[in-house]
Amino acid sequence: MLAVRSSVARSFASATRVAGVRHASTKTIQDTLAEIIPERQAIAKELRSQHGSKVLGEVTVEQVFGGMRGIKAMLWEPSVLDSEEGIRFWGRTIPECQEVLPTAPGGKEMLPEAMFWYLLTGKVPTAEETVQFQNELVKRSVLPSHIESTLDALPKTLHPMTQFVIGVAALNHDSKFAAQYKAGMKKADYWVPTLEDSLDCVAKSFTIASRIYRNTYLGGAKDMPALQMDKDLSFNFANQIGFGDSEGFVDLIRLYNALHTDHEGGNVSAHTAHLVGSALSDPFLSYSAALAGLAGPLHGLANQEVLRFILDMVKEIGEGASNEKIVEFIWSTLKKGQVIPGYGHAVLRKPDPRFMALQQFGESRPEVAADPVFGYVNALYKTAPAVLTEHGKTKNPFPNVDAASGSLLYHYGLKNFDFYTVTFGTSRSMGALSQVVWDRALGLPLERPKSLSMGAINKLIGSPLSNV
Ligand SMILES: CC(=O)SCCNC(=O)CCNC(=O)[C@H](O)C(C)(C)COP(=O)(O)OP(=O)(O)OC[C@H]1O[C@@H](n2cnc3c(N)ncnc32)[C@H](O)[C@@H]1OP(=O)(O)O
Ligand SMILES: O=C([O-])CC(=O)C(=O)O
Repeated sequence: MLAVRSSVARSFASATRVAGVRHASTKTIQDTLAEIIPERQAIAKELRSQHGSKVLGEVTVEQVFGGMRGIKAMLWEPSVLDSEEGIRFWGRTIPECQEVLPTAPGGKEMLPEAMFWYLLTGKVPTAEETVQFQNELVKRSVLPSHIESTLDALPKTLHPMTQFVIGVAALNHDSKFAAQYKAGMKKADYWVPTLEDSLDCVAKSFTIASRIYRNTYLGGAKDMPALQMDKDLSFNFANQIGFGDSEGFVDLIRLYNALHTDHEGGNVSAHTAHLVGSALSDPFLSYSAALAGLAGPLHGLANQEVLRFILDMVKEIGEGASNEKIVEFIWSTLKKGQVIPGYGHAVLRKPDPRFMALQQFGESRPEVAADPVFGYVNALYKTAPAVLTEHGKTKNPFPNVDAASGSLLYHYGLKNFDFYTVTFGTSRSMGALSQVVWDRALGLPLERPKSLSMGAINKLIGSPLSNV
């Protein structure tokens, strides 16, 4: 299989070999993908040529008005979401991933770097591959000075997610994909610099996030600890924002980053990266656009909104209030016409298994389990589904991932909840960009679905309305 690799792939792979720590039995991510891609290209070719005209579903008028829920119209390799069971990454549930993916020395949680390798390849990395990949990513996480000065110049009052969008977009200055496209690269080679840019984008997202935190909340980045090249991305992020001594916080950041990576393709952030990437915008521009979508309160920003909701509840009914008082507070929010953040989902119809994994993390640590804010997360889980069911609007009254994540960050002392979605954003880069690599490897075209005016809909359904 290696024989079919392009010359561009070979040069990136050997550059990594010279620079990286390499053991006899390990493969680089570049070599691993170069082996797998032809196999999956052949599957794609067969599906299209032998089964291209088979029907996957139909589209109703309601779906056109209803945010395209349920329309099966996108290819997404790293994960598939089942409404009852939750997410599976290349066929594995979250507990199954926790079982097989390597952890950091001394850590209990799966490493995001191992999850990233797995999302890219569908193969569980060995411990050696994980260490090598981690070292490569940490090396790539060093920021060019123009990114540092761009971030340092932004007003501290600018929302951290807007700062993140700007920092990631500006990485496009050094895009290998953009440079090689300009130089006339062949379509068969697109995936190679897309992978290089994606690795850079994921790695540098972590250091952009730390710099935004220091600039926004700690008065600037001049005292930021240097990167520790033998440690993982999550440790370095935690250390650079001042939490490196907290074993619980570092392991939480690992779990948080591994869990939020991917949620199939239709969610706003992942879909945006795929859509923008389909115009052959490079991975930095594609992921910057995705972050702008993640910054919406119905999507990633909900995790900051959950904390705001819980703290408002503490202000109004005090700590450790009865379930009756909590139910009253939920009703008063609904009666104001507001949503209960962290509850409901566009696809899921059961409690989100990512919520369950974060709950388990909290429950397994007595100091977290005793925290009143975490206690309110549990109390809401016991009370909100019944209230939302009685309210009768939401199709899913159960918690999503955002219902628990902020309370854990808050427990460990990360109290600036405007920053929470940034930690979501470091994670989502790994899933969204894994698919962008596959988009280029499978030669997927520009995305351009058909839209319809109400007049055009009326015509298609036999013109039942006379006034459109
Ligand atoms: C990582 C993530 O992105 S997970 C999602 C994070 N977002 C949140 O937690 C915000 C709160 N939740 C919501 O707003 C929604 O449940 C969404 C955006 C996640 C899903 O939206 P939809 O697929 O449109 O949900 P659904 O079909 O159940 O909505 C039907 C109605 O129930 C309402 N509803 C849904 N969830 C809630 C909720 N948590 N609280 C109150 N009302 C809700 C909707 O606003 C909608 O009302 P409308 O008919 O007046 O417009
Ligand atoms: O799947 C969705 O629509 C939202 C979500 O939970 C995610 O993106 O993680």
